[in-house]
Amino acid sequence: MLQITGLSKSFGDNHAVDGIDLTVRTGSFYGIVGPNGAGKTTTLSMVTGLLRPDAGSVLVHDIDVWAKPAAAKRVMGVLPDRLRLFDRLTGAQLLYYSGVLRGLDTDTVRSRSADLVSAFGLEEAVNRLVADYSAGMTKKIALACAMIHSPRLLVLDEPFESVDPVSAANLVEILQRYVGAGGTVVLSSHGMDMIERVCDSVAVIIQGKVLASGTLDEVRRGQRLEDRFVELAGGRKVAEGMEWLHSFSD
Ligand SMILES: Nc1ncnc2c1ncn2[C@@H]1O[C@H](COP(=O)(O)OP(=O)(O)OP(=O)(O)O)[C@@H](O)[C@H]1O
Repeated sequence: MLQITGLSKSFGDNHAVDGIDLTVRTGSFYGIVGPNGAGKTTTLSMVTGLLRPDAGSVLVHDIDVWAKPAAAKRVMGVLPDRLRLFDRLTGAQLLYYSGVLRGLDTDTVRSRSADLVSAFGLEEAVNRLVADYSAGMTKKIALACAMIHSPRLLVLDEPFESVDPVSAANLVEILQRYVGAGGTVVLSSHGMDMIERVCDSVAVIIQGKVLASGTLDEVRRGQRLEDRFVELAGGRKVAEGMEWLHSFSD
């Protein structure tokens, strides 16, 4: 479903993404993990046609994202990292806009919107302006917008961030049923337990490179994913020298 080859992006001297290769098969629930600044968002932005790569290629369902962006975007539903939504619309209007933009007819948009609003528990919020939503509610309406055109591939950058545990469990269930029906999910997250519970495959990206990828068992090698991640990331930093914080200087 997704084939990333030699993907690279630099910002000045910073090699944010440095020759990444990844293969995500159809029907996979694929997790991308990595420390802050590792290059996850930069990678996913290039995969989804939001950021032009310096080098490399991205094929989504055999369509080259950068040669045929419109065709490739039809196949994908995207939750970007920084949510730039038309937030002077209500949730209902934003869903309507997303559906119609994706070529759905009005009746289909209305019935899918109702399903999504109920699945994400947004009934109380749907007629209010998105600008007034909490962070978690904003994430949920953006997720609903990403799904409305029933794409083959969902690319979700930190979908669980700011989302409460009950809503996160709902989202996991929605995504698991989607994958069960043949959909493919690629998501980034810092929630190792969540990734370990729901993903069948995982890639660990550190300093713009894939240090490990494959099935969950291949990557964690008998350890907890979190321990393997810390090992790959070069261990934890011991917090030294912060004694001033305990001096309560008032
Ligand atoms: N538009 C930009 N201009 C300059 N540098 C950028 C830009 N976008 C990202 N970077 C840099 O690229 C590197 C990778 O950033 P990226 O956002 O991809 O990391 P990330 O793995 O998603 O991190 P996090 O887990 O904190 O979200 C960082 O060093 C970041 O400062």
